[in-house]
Amino acid sequence: MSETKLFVSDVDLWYGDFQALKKINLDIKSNEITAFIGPSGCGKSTMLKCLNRMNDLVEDCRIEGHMLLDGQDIYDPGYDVNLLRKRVGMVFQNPNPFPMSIYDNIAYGPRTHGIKNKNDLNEIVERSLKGAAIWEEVKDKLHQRATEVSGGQQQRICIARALAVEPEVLLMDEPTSALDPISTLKIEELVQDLKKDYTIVMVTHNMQQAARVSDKTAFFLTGEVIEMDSTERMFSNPRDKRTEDYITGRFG
Ligand SMILES: Nc1ncnc2c1ncn2[C@@H]1O[C@H](COP(=O)(O)OP(=O)(O)OP(=O)(O)O)[C@@H](O)[C@H]1O
Repeated sequence: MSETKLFVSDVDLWYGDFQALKKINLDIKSNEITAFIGPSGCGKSTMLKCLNRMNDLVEDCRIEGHMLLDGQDIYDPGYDVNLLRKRVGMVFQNPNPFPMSIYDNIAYGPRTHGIKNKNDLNEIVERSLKGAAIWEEVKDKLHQRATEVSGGQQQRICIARALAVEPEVLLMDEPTSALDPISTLKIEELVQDLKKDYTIVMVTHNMQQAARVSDKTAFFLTGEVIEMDSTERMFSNPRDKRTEDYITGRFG
């Protein structure tokens, strides 16, 4: 049995008067890929962003309940949010490299954490790009702008940028929705490879993708988690009629 990495208990979230998450409970295991699926607007991204406190930046957002990382409540007033964001990295839907060189994109995070030595940075850049399975494609153009490579390559550079600060958890919000099928497959293979070193939580609209890559799946509907189970069981024998209707394409 894997250990629990993130534990979410009875989380409610409001944007102003609108309740976007209702009594969410999740047990996210170390070195597994957990997929969040469900129709548009049901709270998947909101839940994902809570896990590294991205919603702190949203005015009028109120959260109740508990979210534990390795048993510690990340919403405790004394919790160091910068450290949290280092431990819990994020990759977004649209590749968003910074408008600077590939090298500087990867070195950015380590530099902000005080690493200045050129050899150390070189080593981090190479290790991170290798970790994101893009080293071979970019090793001869590290000083080219990161925005000038293909979308699929940009997304792997963004994954490398996330890996550069040595996170423990990677949050991925529809990481392939802007990519072509070949780039999508590359990212899926990469994600499966990364789970030996990281805990991965991924929002996806693509049910085949959830079925292909994830170990566990949580099905969200109008702000609730209807069920969370092993992906195999969820797709072969869902417990709830609403899950079955969604995965068989009857709604959503
Ligand atoms: N900053 C915000 N302020 C107010 N309402 C918001 C905000 N962000 C999201 N919402 C609302 O909260 C609900 C959940 O949104 P969320 O983005 O989490 O859904 P989702 O399941 O990720 O959707 P999608 O699959 O379309 O990305 C939606 O009704 C959305 O309109």
